[in-house]
Amino acid sequence: MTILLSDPRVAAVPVRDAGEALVRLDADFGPARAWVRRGLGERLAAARDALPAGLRLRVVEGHRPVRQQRSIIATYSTQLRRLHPGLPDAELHRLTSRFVSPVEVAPHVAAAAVDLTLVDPEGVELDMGTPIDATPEQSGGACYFAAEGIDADARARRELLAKVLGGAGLVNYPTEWWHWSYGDRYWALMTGAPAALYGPVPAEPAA
Ligand SMILES: C[C@@H](N)C(=O)N[C@H](C)C(=O)O
Ligand SMILES: [Zn+2]
Repeated sequence: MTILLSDPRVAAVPVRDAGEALVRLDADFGPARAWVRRGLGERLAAARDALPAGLRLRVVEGHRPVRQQRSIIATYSTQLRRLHPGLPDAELHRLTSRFVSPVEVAPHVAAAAVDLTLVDPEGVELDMGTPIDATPEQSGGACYFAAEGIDADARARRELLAKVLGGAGLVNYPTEWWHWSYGDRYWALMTGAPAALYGPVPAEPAA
């Protein structure tokens, strides 16, 4: 069964943050030039090297400031509230975390997560079954990594992501095929690591 980021077991994971620096991804990962923890950057480079010739990773987001995390939560939970007016707050919190993490455990706020896809040699994004950031409602659940009914080519591309990113030590968030992390609390829970390596980034990196 899918463990969501709102699950109390995620927040219960201790964080032993050694203050590892943030690095900016090179332009080969795309124009966003996202900031991530050094250890995550090294693993993304290893995953890129493991791809078949001609394919590249396009990272559209890495570190995310707390205020932006809060803003995404507010927008999506408002959409859900409109769809389900009588929903208890705890259930709203749980459903919201299928698409966006609670701030306290947010992998992007720790610079420990990326949202990414695959691109061809011309830099054109490949079909992965849904766009990045399609919500469960918008995609009818096709945003889930293991969703059924995905086109065979898109399914094979998702499996390729799992092979190269999982092989490099990252973990996927099962409700979003595009979200992969390393060193955050969710990663620690999923891999059995005794603690997360990265907590929230205290100050925003310079542009
Ligand atoms: C909002 C979406 N792009 C995302 O990043 N979701 C994950 C679960 C997060 O908020 O960490
Ligand atoms: Zn993400």
